[in-house]
Amino acid sequence: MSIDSTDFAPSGDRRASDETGPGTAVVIPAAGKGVRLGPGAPKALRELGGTPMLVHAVRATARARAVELVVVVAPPDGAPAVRTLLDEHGLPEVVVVPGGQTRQDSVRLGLAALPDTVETVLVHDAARPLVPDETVDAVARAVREGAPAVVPALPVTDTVKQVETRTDGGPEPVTGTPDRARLRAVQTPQGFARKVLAEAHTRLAPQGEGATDDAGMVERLGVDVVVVPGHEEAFKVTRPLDLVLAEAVLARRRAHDAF
Ligand SMILES: Nc1ccn([C@@H]2O[C@H](COP(=O)(O)OP(=O)(O)OP(=O)(O)O)[C@@H](O)[C@H]2O)c(=O)n1
Ligand SMILES: C[C@](O)(CO)[C@H](O)COP(=O)(O)O
Repeated sequence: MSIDSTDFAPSGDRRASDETGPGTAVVIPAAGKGVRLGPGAPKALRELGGTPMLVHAVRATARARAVELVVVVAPPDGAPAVRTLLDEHGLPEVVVVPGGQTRQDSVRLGLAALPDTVETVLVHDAARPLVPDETVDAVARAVREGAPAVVPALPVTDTVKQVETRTDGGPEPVTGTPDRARLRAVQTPQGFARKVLAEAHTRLAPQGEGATDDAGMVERLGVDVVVVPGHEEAFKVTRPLDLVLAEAVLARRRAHDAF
């Protein structure tokens, strides 16, 4: 299995790799079960427009100009099957490693597979298969321009209430209404200086398990995180209705490309 950076060979004005290896890599955690999507194969392997969601996510990130290497973190017992799947879809250059029981475990295992030359790491959910390459490049650019941690995000459109959670199913008392103008819904890819992300995953491994994103772990180190504009089509496929939306977005793209 090759991880030669020339596998994503420069074309046009795409940034060329230097001779020592890739400088920017994407880690794609794809080891989740997809419980909220309902029974079936692991979420990353479910089809969208006839192609596994993971293949869409790999293509979407590999297409970005900044990206020189893609590492996929497969379900713990599914790495050989994912390797075969990616080969069948013409993606033999992608590195595949087995994942862990939590998203943070999986990201950590993906990071461990990166060559030493990688300085910028993007972490992108396989469950966000339709992210535009402009979003990927904007995140990578912000890291290369000096931000240690960058997240794409969109303004929140609903009013959000803070509540006291209850486990008995009774009505939850509202404890506050945060100022919506200061809230952002966070997406992926999230981009990091590699050292910063690696330190977060090393130092915070036990406590980090509750973190729902990588930037949240980096914040706990006291490192500044900045937001760049996200994209509506970078939404996460989490519940069945998200899959309906994803199919519609993909169909619209394909119809557009046909003209
Ligand atoms: N042990 C895990 C859990 C999640 N992920 C990945 O993290 C991303 C975001 O997670 P989420 O959408 O929450 O996926 P699942 O954990 O699969 O969803 P669910 O909670 O519904 O089971 C997904 O690409 C998922 O494959 C992972 O690599 N390893
Ligand atoms: C990073 C993330 O996409 C933030 O939305 C994350 O994967 C979310 O996972 P969750 O299980 O939906 O909290």
